[in-house]
Amino acid sequence: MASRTVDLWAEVVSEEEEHQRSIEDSEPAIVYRRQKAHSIPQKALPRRQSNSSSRDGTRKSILPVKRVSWNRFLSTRGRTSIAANACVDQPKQGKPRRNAKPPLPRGKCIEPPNYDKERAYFQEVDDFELLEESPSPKKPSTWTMGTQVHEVVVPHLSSVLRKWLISKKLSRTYAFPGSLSKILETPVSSSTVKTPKEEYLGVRLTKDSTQQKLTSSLNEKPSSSMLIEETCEDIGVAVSKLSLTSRPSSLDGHAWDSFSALLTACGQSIPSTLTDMLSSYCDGENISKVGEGTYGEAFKVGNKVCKIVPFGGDSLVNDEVQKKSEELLEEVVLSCTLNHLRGLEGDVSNACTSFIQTIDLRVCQGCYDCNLITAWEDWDVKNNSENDNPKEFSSDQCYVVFVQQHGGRDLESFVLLNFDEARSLLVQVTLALAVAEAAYEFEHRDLHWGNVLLTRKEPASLQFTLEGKKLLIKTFGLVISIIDFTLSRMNTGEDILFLDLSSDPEIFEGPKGDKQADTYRKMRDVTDECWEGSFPKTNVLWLQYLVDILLLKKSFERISKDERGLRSLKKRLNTYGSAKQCVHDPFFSDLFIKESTSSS
Ligand SMILES: Nc1ncnc2c1ncn2[C@@H]1O[C@H](COP(=O)(O)OP(=O)(O)OP(=O)(O)O)[C@@H](O)[C@H]1O
Repeated sequence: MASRTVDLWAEVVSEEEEHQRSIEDSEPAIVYRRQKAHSIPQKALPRRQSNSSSRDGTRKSILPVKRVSWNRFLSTRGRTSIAANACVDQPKQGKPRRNAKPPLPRGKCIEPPNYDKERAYFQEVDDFELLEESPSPKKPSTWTMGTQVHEVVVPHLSSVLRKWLISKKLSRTYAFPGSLSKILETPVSSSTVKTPKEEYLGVRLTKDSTQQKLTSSLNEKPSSSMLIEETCEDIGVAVSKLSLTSRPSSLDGHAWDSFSALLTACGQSIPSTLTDMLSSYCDGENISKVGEGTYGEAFKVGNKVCKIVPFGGDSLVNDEVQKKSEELLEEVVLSCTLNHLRGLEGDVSNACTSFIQTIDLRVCQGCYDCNLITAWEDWDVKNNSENDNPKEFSSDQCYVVFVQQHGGRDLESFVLLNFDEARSLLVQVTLALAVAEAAYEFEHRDLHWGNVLLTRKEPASLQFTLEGKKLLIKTFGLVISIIDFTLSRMNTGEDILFLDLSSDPEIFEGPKGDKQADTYRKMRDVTDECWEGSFPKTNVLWLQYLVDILLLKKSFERISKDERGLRSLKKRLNTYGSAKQCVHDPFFSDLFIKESTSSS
């Protein structure tokens, strides 16, 4: 078998040499091509299925190709070595894994092969071809040239922070009530280490607490219109001066920088423990698990939801390579940016409350809190969790905790009562997407039924502001919240945040006929794999998916006329290019209570 491989390889090389000779005889053609991530063909299975290989011990290593946004694509390559360490031999006995979640571009399991020969060959080919190429990359993050192809490119922390600052600066609805540079320049001594209670009080009561600053930026109206004007260089200098007393041993170099920034972004000097964090929101008793995702565990804590995402460690969690701190930093920025749509400043052109509110953010470190473990195990008994029991986390494990508004139950498990509730859901999702499109060219790109939360609430009507126009809709007592912006695309005005799905084709290889898998493929057709581009049609595709889900997967009181209505809506959606256009569809017309021009 091995010698056959060698023979095949020799054939390929000799064919190429022959081809090369024929090229040399003719005029050399200039080749423009988009540089694709090097991917190794793999069986197309949803994440939970594909990972079953690790359960029987066959997994040897993982090449992570997950999450790239403003510079996520570049950072992908930088993670290979970390992941290779992280993923060696993790055989475990586990429960059957669910297939409900999308086959997201997570880590992959492969045998570690020896590609030296191939590498040398392609190096030669690349050297030749790249000499011929003279592309003008539209986005440096998705084009590579020359030797960069083989380089590990790690984004500098300052660029991450700069983007964050820019997004804050440009989004007038947000004013970070202080200077991030100042915060970064503040050296931290051991005397600043607080007890949990002190820290809690500090967060809530101390005027100049950085946590208070962030909390107020997340929660409340900004106190002033202080805009951040530090340059990228300032941030770099500030970060280099940063000294922290606690540093997880598993983090180094670039990861350490991002870790510092993440701490700073969360207004902390050192990580707190999960127990400390919980004490801010309840007495420790009032905790129950409400859901789980590939990365996060979601717990109801008091009247909030804490989504706890482990990061930065070497061990696999739920069969996945842990997220890196820079990824979490980015998620923090995305969540905060969407908070701006809540229109707390009053005079805004685009506003809605349909994106989940992020109330607080915390970096924590240590073993899982015992109340959380109890809640996790209770949920497991009832729901048969597909995740690993968090009691396995070690004492140096880090987490980011997203403290969010409780959005209710996801559409997958929510029982819709009637057609009015179904159309209330559709009009709210449509308007929310339209508002975010107008504000940020936002595309969710992953609006499956686990990412739409529903709750029954009093207000009979809800207001949306779309391009200055106030729109009031009937709720029929149902309120939705959109969560999980991992695949989302957003334009802050200067920066485009996006996930380059081309870096992992697996997401497009789900079963044919599966509405969710089909929607990823349709997105690929619409975007032509230019994921950084603005294609609001992707929002329409997810609206069509939701109509399908309502027709095919949800049962609620309805008559055939209602089903016809949904089917013709789905058909008409084909003709719209954005959620903004969908708003005017006749399906929604009798859901609007009134329309009045606004102050914009
Ligand atoms: N704010 C919230 N309120 C109520 N339930 C929530 C909230 N956030 C998350 N959940 C529950 O937890 C589940 C997982 O959350 P989420 O999708 O954010 O995690 P994730 O790890 O990003 O998931 P994915 O596997 O899609 O990446 C949701 O489907 C929902 O049931």
